[in-house]
This record gives sequence, C-alpha cells and structure tokens, in this order.
Amino acid sequence: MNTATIWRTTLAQLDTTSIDDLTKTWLQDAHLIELTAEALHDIAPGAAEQDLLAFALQVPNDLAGDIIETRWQQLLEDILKDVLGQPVILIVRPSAHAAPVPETTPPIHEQERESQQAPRTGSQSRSHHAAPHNNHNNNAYYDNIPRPPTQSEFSYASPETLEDWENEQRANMLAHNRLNPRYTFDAFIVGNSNRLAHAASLAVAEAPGESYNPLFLYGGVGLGKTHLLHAIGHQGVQTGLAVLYVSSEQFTNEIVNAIRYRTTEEFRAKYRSVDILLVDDIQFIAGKESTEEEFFHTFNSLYEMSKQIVICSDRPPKAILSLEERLRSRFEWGLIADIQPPDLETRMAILRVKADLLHYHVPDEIIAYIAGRVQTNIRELEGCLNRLMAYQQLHRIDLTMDVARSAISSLGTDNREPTLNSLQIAQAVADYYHISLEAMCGKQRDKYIVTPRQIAMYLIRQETSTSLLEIGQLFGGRDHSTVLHSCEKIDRTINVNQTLRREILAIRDQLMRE
Ligand SMILES: Nc1ncnc2c1ncn2[C@@H]1O[C@H](COP(=O)(O)OP(=O)(O)OP(=O)(O)O)[C@@H](O)[C@H]1O
Repeated sequence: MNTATIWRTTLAQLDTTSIDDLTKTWLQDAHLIELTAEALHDIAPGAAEQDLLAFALQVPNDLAGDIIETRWQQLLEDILKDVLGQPVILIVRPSAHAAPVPETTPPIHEQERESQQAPRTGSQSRSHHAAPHNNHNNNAYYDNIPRPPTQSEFSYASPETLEDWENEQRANMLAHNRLNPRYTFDAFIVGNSNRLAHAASLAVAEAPGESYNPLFLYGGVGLGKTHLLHAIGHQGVQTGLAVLYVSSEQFTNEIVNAIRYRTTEEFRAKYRSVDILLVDDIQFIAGKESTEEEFFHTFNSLYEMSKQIVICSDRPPKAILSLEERLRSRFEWGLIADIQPPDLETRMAILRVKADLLHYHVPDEIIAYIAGRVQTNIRELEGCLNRLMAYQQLHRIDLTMDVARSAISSLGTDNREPTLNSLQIAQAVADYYHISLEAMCGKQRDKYIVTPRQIAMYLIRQETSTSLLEIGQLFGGRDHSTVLHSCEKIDRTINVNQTLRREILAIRDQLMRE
C-alpha cells in the first residue's frame, strides 16, 4: 500500500461524526509521509529505538497541527496501526515543516518560554512537546525522554500557585484527557466473556468512588480492558469530573522525571487532584521501587478522599509476582473482574458493530469467517476487518467469500487454513451429532443423518476452498448441484432457526480450538 492509500483507508475508518467540519477539511487535505528510521531518530530518538513505523502527517497550517495533534493523534495512530498491522508513530507537522527533515534544537531559553506558556500535564505532554510551530520539540516527543526543568516547574512551591495550578490541571484534564472517542460503553459489546467486567465498569462510572474501589480489571491482550477504562473516563468527563488516564509506563516516566528534576510536589498534586484515576497495564510497575512507593501514596490519598481508582492488568493481583504486598492487598480491596476471550457469537457481534461503524457492508458469512479465524484478540479481529476493507477497496472488487479468503490469507493471518481440511470438518460435525462419519458420508437418507451431512457440506464450503464437486465426492459421490442446494438450505435456515445457528457456531468454535 502506498502512503496515499494508507491515508485514504485511515480516513475511511475514522468515525468523523465527532469531528468538527474544519478539522475534517484539514484531515482531507493532509498528506501522509513515511519517515525513514534516520529521520525518526533525529526527531524522536526514544521512539526510534522502538520497532515502530513512523509517519509525518503534513497538515495545512499551525492551528490544524495543534488541534489534530492534541485531539486526534492517538486515534489516528490507533487506526494506522489497525490498517498496517504494526505499531505506528505519527508526527503531526504543518506544511511549512512537512519535509521529514529534522530541525535543530533551539536554545534552551526558547524551550523554557514555551513551557511557561502552558503547564504540562501527563495528558498534554506529548502535544505540548511536539507543538507544530516548534517542531524541534519533537526531540522530546515521548515523556520518557528527559528534558530540562523549566522556570515554571522550579518556582512551583507556594500554596497559592499550587491551587492555581491544580485548577488549571483539572481544566486541562477535562479538555485533554486523551480518552479515545471510540472507546465508549455504547461501542462495547457485552458477552459472557466480559459481562462482569462491563457491569462493574458501568457501576463505577455511574457512582465513582462509591461502589467498587478500586476496580481491578484483568485479561489477555486485546480483550477490551483499555476500552472499558476509557468508557468509564468518558462518563466521568460528561459529568464534569476530573479524569486522568495513564499507562503505568507513563506514570513511571513521570515519577522518574519528577525525582530527577525535583518536581515531585507538582507530580503529587496532579495525581491527587483527580476524581477518577485510570491506570492501564499496572503489571509494569511491579519491581520498580520508587514507582510502587509513589503509586502506593497516590492510591492511599485518592482512596481516603473516596476518589475512584480503576486499574487494568494482564493478570490478577496475586499473579503479579514482584509487586509489593501492601499494593497487592490494596488492589484486592475492591472488585476484581476478569475478561475472558470472547466466544464466537460475541466475536461476530463485535465485527458486525465495527463494520457498521465503518459503514462497511459485510455479509454474515464473511463476518462468521473472520470471527472463526481470530479467536483470542479483538484488536486482531478488527485488524482483519480493516485489512479486508483495504484489500477490497484497493482491488476495486465486490466483497465475496473468495475475496475475503484471499485478503485474509494473503495478509498472512489465516494460518489455520492449511490445517483445517474437509475431513476434519466432516469428522467434527459427525462427532457433534454423535453419528458415524461413514454414515454421514454414505447414502442413508434419515433426517438425523441428512441434516448433519448438509451442515458438514456448508461448513466445508465456508471454511475451505474445496470445490462443490470435491465436496460431492466426499459425501458418497453426490453431484455439485446437490451440494449447492444443501449449502443454500443451511444458509437460509440459520437465519430463522436459532438452534441450528447455535449448533453450527459451536461446531465451528470447536474446530477453531483444535
Ligand atoms: N467487547 C468489545 N466490544 C467492542 N470492541 C471491543 C471489545 N473488546 C475489545 N474491543 C476492541 O478491541 C480493541 C482492543 O481493545 P483494548 O485496547 O481495550 O484491549 P486491552 O485488553 O486493553 O489490550 P492490551 O492488553 O493489549 O492493552 C479495541 O479497538 C477495542 O475497542
């Protein structure tokens, strides 16, 4: 895909409903430019060390740069990541600075002057450093790249300043809390795998600090923990609360910098002035002594003030081995809710919602096909849908099952195809209905044999590229029109017969597990 296509695909997937008209125009006029590793290294050395694809987004003017960077950068990076299947860093630059040539670092007093104009918050820091009119500050693109303390940070000590600063912090958090606008409760599909986590998150969002405090959510990669965290945040923001979302990595970087530049007062004030603190990937603080210590005090002071704390992790508190005992026990005070990998129906529902959000019409059988392919990571599931859309649009062809197969297998995600063959499917169907494979593939016409046979034909047609003729041969030498008729019959019936649909989903689920 060239960068123009990547950008077009990204724009197609951006839910523009919440974007104002002016920004939409800027985004339409923007150009995506791929950055070489060298250029990225000069702009953001810390980022260059990570395995990221880097792009500069050339936008029409400084104001566009400011707004897109502050409000939409994260979302654009997320979508680009989905489109490309790889983490992406996006550097927003107004056109005057668009060429991916790094600029030299300005004298330090210039940085100080800029820093004094707007106090830094965790949520703002990236945008502040990378402000488009001073691209040199992209050198400090990530918070973990130490920067010299500014005058405003050193002079921050008297209670009066603290109070002003706190008010400003709250206002900033409301305006720039970096919550992903797509991660709302409305956009979250509830199934058995995430019901408890969803209900608990909703309860916390409705009465922060009152129901479960802390709420500890855990589950595997890409299962919706961050989504729920943001959804709680959005609801808090809507009710005028100060919400702070932070990854434990950011928290660690901030505390390291605060210690280094003696700004721990500022750090503490920031974290203790929030109404809802949302911390992602808490497992990463384990074993980091100063971070754990600081988090312990932050936790206590928010808890004592009945402020809500929500924490996410990839494992339950007990399994975070090097975590200090006093923190572990605090994490267990409230409610611990897990998120399990979604079942096939939930995966299909998620895909349906995501496709609808993209205004992308995807036939049910293709939704089922993708949901069957990706079982444990919803991010990957979305990635497949995005790639399918890009593939179809690039080739300008109708979306058929064959197109879906080639799109997904050509992108290397369909790693099950070679191992899933007709015979396996037939065997799985026979096992499910407790009949013998021989009977199912034979001539018998009893109903208890005929229906499984038709289901097996239907599934083989869906899951493999076996031709109608070959399927017919497998099932006692039936001709291709009989096979086609059977497949069409099952296709029609599952739309009206819930039991049959569930049975087929269960067989498919079982097959994918094997
Ligand atoms: N139940 C769901 N309904 C709709 N979308 C979902 C659901 N669960 C996850 N997603 C989507 O899947 C993607 C990955 O989710 P998210 O980033 O929240 O996962 P995570 O559990 O935080 O992963 P990680 O451990 O990698 O941080 C997001 O785009 C999110 O919107």
